[in-house]
Parts: sequence; structure tokens; C-alpha cells
Amino acid sequence: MSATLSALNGFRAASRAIDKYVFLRQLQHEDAGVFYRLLVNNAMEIMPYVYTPTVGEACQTYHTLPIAQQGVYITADDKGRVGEALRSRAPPSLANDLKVAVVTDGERILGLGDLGAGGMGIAEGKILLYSVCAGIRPNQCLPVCIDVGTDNKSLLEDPMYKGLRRERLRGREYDEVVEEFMSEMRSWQPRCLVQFEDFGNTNAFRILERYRHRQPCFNDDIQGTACIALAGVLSGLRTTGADLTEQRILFYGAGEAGVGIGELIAMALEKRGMSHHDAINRCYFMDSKGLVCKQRLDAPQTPKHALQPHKVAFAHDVPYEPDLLSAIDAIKPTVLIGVSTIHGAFDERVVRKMAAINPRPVIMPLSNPTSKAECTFEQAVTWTEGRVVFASGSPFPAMTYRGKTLHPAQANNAYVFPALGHAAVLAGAREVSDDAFLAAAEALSAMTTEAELAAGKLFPDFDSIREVSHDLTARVCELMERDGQGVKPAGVTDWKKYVDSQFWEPEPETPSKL
Ligand SMILES: O=C([O-])CC(=O)C(=O)O
Ligand SMILES: [Mg+2]
Repeated sequence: MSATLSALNGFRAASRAIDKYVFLRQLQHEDAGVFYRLLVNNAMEIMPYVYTPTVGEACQTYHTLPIAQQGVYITADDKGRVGEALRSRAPPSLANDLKVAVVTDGERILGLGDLGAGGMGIAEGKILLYSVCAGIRPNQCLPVCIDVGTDNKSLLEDPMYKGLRRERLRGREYDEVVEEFMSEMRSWQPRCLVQFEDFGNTNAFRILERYRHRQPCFNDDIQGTACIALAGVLSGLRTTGADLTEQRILFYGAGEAGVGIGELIAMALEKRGMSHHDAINRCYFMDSKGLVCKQRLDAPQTPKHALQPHKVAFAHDVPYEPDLLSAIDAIKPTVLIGVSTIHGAFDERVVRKMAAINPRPVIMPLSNPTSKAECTFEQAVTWTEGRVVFASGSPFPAMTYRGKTLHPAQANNAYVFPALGHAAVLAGAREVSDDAFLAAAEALSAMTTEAELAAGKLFPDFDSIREVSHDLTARVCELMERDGQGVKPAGVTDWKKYVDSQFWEPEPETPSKL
């Protein structure tokens, strides 16, 4: 039996999801060749165990797992010498050849909150997808966790916890650590991308604004999620035959994902001829205090209703609504997007209300992992009598309803961030603009076939992820060149051929191992 097949059997034999994760991580350490071949050849089956949702559990228990750390820790104690620490801890092969770093500070891991140094698991999980989906060589990739402490009390009290035992660094000192890190990354750029992952809301928006025009970087939770969600909405509308300009979109949750999606949808509407004001007015947000609206801007004297800066653009002149049901009644949304991390928030009354006002309600419970999803696929199908157009953040199984097999769509960021990142590297982009995310969303939706749409799949089959990423990478390179952000390397005439020549393939199985 081949080593890859025997590894596949071992993977399948592990019973719990976390055991499969540990099995794969040990394989990665012991035989990277077999590990990558296994992932590339079985992406759809294996992805949920190295990535969302299982990676969430791995981050929660990271310090207890029998796995070898792949990434590099930078800690608050490295302040003043972060660059040196990064260089000395990264594998020597990366010294002159680093293409992508995924960095987190562990403050908001998926919807699970502050997991401190356990956040390393998410950086290690996401970085794999650059190789498996978008063909960047594994030895040109680096996961990084900036450990500035944690505000998670149970971790601080856990004798096994290996991260810094202190409250999170904040303010100027925090910014200085990040600045030192980004400044060192500049020494590898422009042909090297930084992906920010799972930072807390306030830092995520601030850091992105500070660096997005300075060097090639993006935030996956704001921009990557926006891209895949917009692609899902566009495909959903292909299914129902409606137009984006006719939609009213209600977001339950107003953090990184929600605001990122709202801004990208507004850009898509502007491209279709709407004014900025009208476009922004199609997106409504609920946060934990109720509907985001102008009244809350005008009443800063009630601090419990005050709005954080990233929500202000969406504070429309509409009456305040205290809860989701009353907001649905008032706004009559055609699309409902869950980015709240509140399990079960789309309960039977909410989903039935969406079904009562829309012949084909678009419902997207995007919160991760599965335990945080606003509703399940089965609930959405049952409560809408099979009329829902559905995409979730974490995977759900297909189901039979009234004799028909229905497939859920998974709005998986993995469709977009690896391709966007690889494009930025190949085009030597000086920055990654929102136009690139908009173009990728439209292209990804257009790649979904009529047959896939008819089966409920709003995205191309995940088993074709390498072809999809290849195509997206080339298109985004073209756009970056056209917009003057990137350039063709000397001697290159055709982006598709160039992407092809740069697309890493895992080593084939050697005959001696057969
Ligand atoms: O990991 C995912 O699938 C999506 C994501 O970035 C998050 O939920 O933070
Ligand atoms: Mg994330």
C-alpha cells in the first residue's frame, strides 16, 4: 500500500475530530511529503480537520496537544528586538525567501474569543491553505503568533498554559510591537504578503488602516470574509434571479466580518451605478445593543448605546429597534447574514419571519466554528419549507428534504485568501486594494456552474479548489497590473502561464515507497 493511502486510512481511523487533527499534525512533522500529498488529493475530506471548525478546538487546547509547533512566537518581551527575534526563530531557509506570513495575536480566534498563545493553531492552519489551495511552496510560508498576553482568566490560571502570563498589552506598547514586526516584514517585501488573522475588533480595524497602503497585507476576517460572503450573495441571486441593487441586507453582528462584508457589498452596488450614500443604506447592522442607527450617534450621553468607529458609516436615519425580530419587521431584509458568534440566534421565529416576507430568503449563518453558527442547515431548510438560499461559515452535512437531496454551501474563506495572497506575491503588489477583493468575489461567483447552483452550492466544488485558486490568482494579477499596483516580472507575457509555472505541486510518491 502506498504511504499516502496508508496515511489516509490512519486519518480515517482516528475517531474524534481532534484526534484526526493531531494525526495530521504529527504526519506533517514526520513526513511532510506524504502530508501535503494527502491534503492536496483529498482537500474536501481533510480540510475541516486541519482548518475550521476543528482548528478552533485545537487552539482551545493547544498547549496540551502532542504536536510540534510549526510557527514562530514573538512575545511582548521581545519589544525592542522583534525583528531580530523573528529572523532568529524562523527557519534559516526563509532568510531570503519568505512569500507569506499569517499572523495573529490570538485575541479573537474564530468566534471563540481570546485564546492567547493558543492562537498559534489558527496561523498554522491558515498558512497550509496557501500551499494546498493556491500553490505557494510550504517552505516559503511562515505562521506567526504575537503573544502579548491574554485576558482569558482560565488560561492564566491553567498551570499547563505556555503563553505569557500577563494581561494583554494595549495602547502604545502594543502598537510598537506590531510596528516592529511589520517593519521587519518590509525587508522581505514587496514579493511577500502579510495576512492578519483573528485579531480583536479594535486592533484589527486600526492595524489594517495603518498598514494597508504602506505594504502588501490584508485582514482575512474583514476582507477575505467579505469577498467570500459577497460571492455567496451574488451566486444566491443567480439562483433566485434577483438583482443585487434590489436587496436589503441585515447583518446580525457588527464586528470585523459584518462591517467588511457591508463595505464590499456597498462597493459592488456603487459599481452597479448607485451613489455611495444609497449603497451604504442597503446594509443594516444589529449589534448587542440593538439596531445600529443615527439615534445612537446622536445620543453619546448614553454610553451603553455608543457606537465604535467602524459602525458609524452604517448608522442610518431609521428608528431604533431593540431586537432581531423587530428589526426584520421594520427593515424587511431580503438577505440575513449572521456574524454574531451567537449560537442559535436565528431561531425558528426569525427564520420563519424571513420566509414569510421572501419567496427565497437568503440566510447566511457565517459564525465559526459550528458551535457558534446562528442556525444549522437543517433548521434553515425545515423552517423555510425548503425555500432558503443558504451559506454557512462552518460545514454542514447535506440532507434529504421532501425526497430531494439538498446541499449546503460553505462560505469558506479558503476559496479566496490564498489566491489573493499568491497574486499579491507574484505581481509584487505594493498594496492589496478592495478592488481586488471585489473582482475576486465576482469571478468566484461566475465560476460556479448552473448545475452547482441548482444543487444549492453557491461556490465551485471544493475538490476543484486548486483550479479555482489558479484562475483567481491569474485574474487578480491582471487586475493588479492594470491598476498599477503590481507589475509583470521581466520576461513574463501571460499571467495564466506565469501562475502555472509558479504553482507548487506536491512531490509525487516515489516508487520506493510504493
Ligand atoms: O476560519 C474561517 O473559516 C473563517 C475565519 O477567518 C474566522 O471565522 O475567523
Ligand atoms: Mg479568522
